[in-house]
Amino acid sequence: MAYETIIVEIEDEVALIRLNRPEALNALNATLLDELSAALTEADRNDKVRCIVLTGSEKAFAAGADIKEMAQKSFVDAYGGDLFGPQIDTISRIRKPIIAAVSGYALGGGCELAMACDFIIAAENAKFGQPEINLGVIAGIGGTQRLTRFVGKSKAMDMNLTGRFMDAAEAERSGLVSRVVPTPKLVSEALSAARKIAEKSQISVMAAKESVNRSYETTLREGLLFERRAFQSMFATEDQKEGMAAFLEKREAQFRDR
Ligand SMILES: CC(C)=CC(=O)SCCNC(=O)CCNC(=O)[C@H](O)C(C)(C)COP(=O)(O)OP(=O)(O)OC[C@H]1O[C@@H](n2cnc3c(N)ncnc32)[C@H](O)[C@@H]1OP(=O)(O)O
Repeated sequence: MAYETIIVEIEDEVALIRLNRPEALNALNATLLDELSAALTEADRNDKVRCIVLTGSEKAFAAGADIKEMAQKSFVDAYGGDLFGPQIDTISRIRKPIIAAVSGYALGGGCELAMACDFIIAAENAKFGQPEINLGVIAGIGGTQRLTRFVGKSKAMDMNLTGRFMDAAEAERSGLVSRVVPTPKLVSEALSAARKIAEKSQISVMAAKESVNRSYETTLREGLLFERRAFQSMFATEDQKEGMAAFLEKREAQFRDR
């Protein structure tokens, strides 16, 4: 499918989705968000895709929601039209793993989009921020909720109230990103992580993703029970037999997602 604001390439069972509005630092307008939701949904359904990498340009992962498009919206437009709601909900329902590969600015909706992915690999030049306060609004798609869970109340308050940016080193120290890599190697490192995930049993990958995500939604007791039941259910799969047999026979496992 041809898109106007994103580029999708599929290779070695990994879908690489690039945000592509360089003239606006990948600001998230309605077209881009609709196209991104459609591309992610398509990748989720495509049997040839086992992991997804979402990236931007070297200068910007995404500089936030498109301010030009938002500036004249009324309360009725925003609330009545559930501004950004359907697209961000679609992204958070994708079952295959999504790695955000962030270079340059990830601000406002850009930071929130990265946090809606499963984990973030950052380039050394990455800058994260929730500067919506400077525009007379607040974060609207995760900047007060997901960010607080990632970095804690103090830093989340600091970023949301002052609008200051966090560099890659601070983001790694704070638990916002899983690792920092040299800027020119960002996409190759993210693709290599994605290929590693693509080699695993897709059933256990999905169960692990669902189980980690459950930890954000429930109590520890309920989360531990969910994890234990999911773990126990893996014993109904051929991949569990194969994985454990391969270890004992000192060979590579050949998973068949069954
Ligand atoms: C999702 C929700 C709920 C809210 C939001 O996300 S609100 C948006 C939050 N983001 C921001 O406030 C960041 C806005 N951008 C900047 O502060 C700066 O552009 C920068 C610090 C990221 C980069 O500054 P730099 O001087 O290097 O580049 P610019 O000349 O400012 O930008 C180049 C080009 O891109 C346009 N641009 C940048 N960000 C946005 C945006 N969020 N929406 C629309 N357009 C954006 C910028 O206007 C300029 O275009 P022109 O050359 O046509 O002026």
